[in-house]
Parts: sequence; structure tokens; C-alpha cells
Amino acid sequence: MPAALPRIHERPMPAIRDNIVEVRGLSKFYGGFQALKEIDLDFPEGELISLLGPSGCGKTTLLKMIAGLLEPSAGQVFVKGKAVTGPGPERAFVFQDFALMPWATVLRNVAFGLELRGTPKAERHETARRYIAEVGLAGFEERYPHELSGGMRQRVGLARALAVNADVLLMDEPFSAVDEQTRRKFQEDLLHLRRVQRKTFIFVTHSIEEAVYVSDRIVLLSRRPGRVSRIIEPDIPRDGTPDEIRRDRRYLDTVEDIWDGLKQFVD
Ligand SMILES: Nc1ncnc2c1ncn2[C@@H]1O[C@H](COP(=O)(O)OP(=O)(O)OP(=O)(O)O)[C@@H](O)[C@H]1O
Repeated sequence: MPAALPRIHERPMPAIRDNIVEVRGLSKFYGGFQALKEIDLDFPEGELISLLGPSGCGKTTLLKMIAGLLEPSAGQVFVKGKAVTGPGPERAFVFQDFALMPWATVLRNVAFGLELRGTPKAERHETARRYIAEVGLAGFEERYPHELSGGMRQRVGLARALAVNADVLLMDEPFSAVDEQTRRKFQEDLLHLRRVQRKTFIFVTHSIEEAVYVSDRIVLLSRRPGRVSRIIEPDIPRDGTPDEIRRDRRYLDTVEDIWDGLKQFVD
């Protein structure tokens, strides 16, 4: 009998993905109060990862420590293998209120990160215009923040983060300040950007539905001190229309499953 052929080609090899951010043994105390306890997490490059958990479990604290805006009490964050000691050009933080400069035009706001880096004006404006168009705001370059809707301001904040060409975008509840319609549109934009730009997105949300809809993986944190309770990789279809996806059994089951897990933290 002929020897059996090696079976190594029968299954596709798993993609080898590098972790762009690694969190090791991270704890945070505010005075005597422990907000986070011994967090270990991997964030693979090019994925969209959401941080979900009960109010006050330390989601923003974790995001800020990854951003280098807040110092851990113990443990470390590594970005591309290097220990984080502060903010760096490979990470961009999109604040909840988008932190736009009210006296500056959309163009200047989007180009601001590049201005801080000393990029020449013509070059930074060209880059800013490209990202303004990418987030659907072409034609609004000379407007001021007060002339824009909440959803549009949100896009300016995102364009600014994209313009500095950071590999990792850290977003603190990017969808919280807008109506449901704008929120859904923005979720589509985010999925599009992830496909086109291959950035890594780490974002905080309060919405289970939103997390399941946009994420490659969801980190569920437990109540204080926040610890990693579960990591979920939603197995939902990505090729249907948004409505079809939201009606899909796997989507609904994943939402239900996470809600079951979170219920224990609700008083
Ligand atoms: N600067 C600070 N000083 C003292 N305590 C703080 C500080 N920042 C946050 N905390 C506390 O640490 C805990 C975690 O806060 P954090 O904002 O990270 O939680 P969160 O999960 O993002 O909350 P939420 O979902 O309500 O936005 C909370 O109990 C909060 O009150």
C-alpha cells in the first residue's frame, strides 16, 4: 500500500498575525482605589477590538494607559514590542468630545497633528484634504466646528486621527454623542476604514449590539476592579446588508450571550 500523503495541504494555514499592542499584568490604582487588576491582552494588527463592560470597570483607564496618557501602577503596555512610556506617533487617541479647536477650520483641525510634527503646510494640507474626503466631508474644509453637526464633528476627529498615519486608533466611545442614524452610518465608515486602511482600532463602547456588529473581538471586563472576564470573537456574516446582518441568528445569539454574561454585573 502506498504511504499516505502528508495532509498538511488539506487545510489552509492559519494566518500569522502579529500583535501590535500587548498588555501585560496591567493594574491601576487611583489612590487607595483599584480600578484595574492584572490585565493581560493581545491586540492583533489590523483588527477592530472593542472594550465592553459595566460602567466604571476601567475601560477608559485601560485605553488611556495604552495611549500612554496615564501611567500604570503595575505592569506594562508594549506597542510593536516596545514598552510604552508616553504617547507616540504610532497611536492616535480620538476623544469622546473629539477635542476640536473651535476657532480653527476643519482643514486646520484635521492637519493639526501634522502641524505639531512640523510637517510643511502644503504637505499637511494635502494629507488633511485626503482624509477629509475619506470620511465624507469633502467641501467642508473651510467650515468651523460650530457649523457642523455632532456626527460631522465626529468625522473631523476621526480624520485628524487618521491624518497622522498612526497604526493604532484608540477611540473612547466614538459613537456616544450622536443620534442612532448617524451612529450606524459611522459604524459602516469604521468597517470600511478598517478594510481599506488596515489600521488597528481599539475602542470603548457601552453598546453590546455595536460591539458585536463592528468588532473582530470583544474584550469583556468585569466590575471593579476591572479584570478580563471573557474575550469573544463574534462569528457573524459580513457580506449582507447591515439590516440582514442585524437579523442574522448568529448576530442575535452573540448579543444575547454577551448580555447574559454582563447581567451578573448589573445591580
Ligand atoms: N482620575 C481619577 N481619580 C480617581 N478615580 C478615578 C479617576 N479616573 C477614573 N477613576 C475611577 O476609576 C474607575 C474606572 O474609571 P473609568 O473611567 O476607566 O471606567 P469606565 O469603564 O470607562 O467607565 P464608564 O463606562 O462609566 O465611562 C471608576 O470607578 C472611576 O470613578
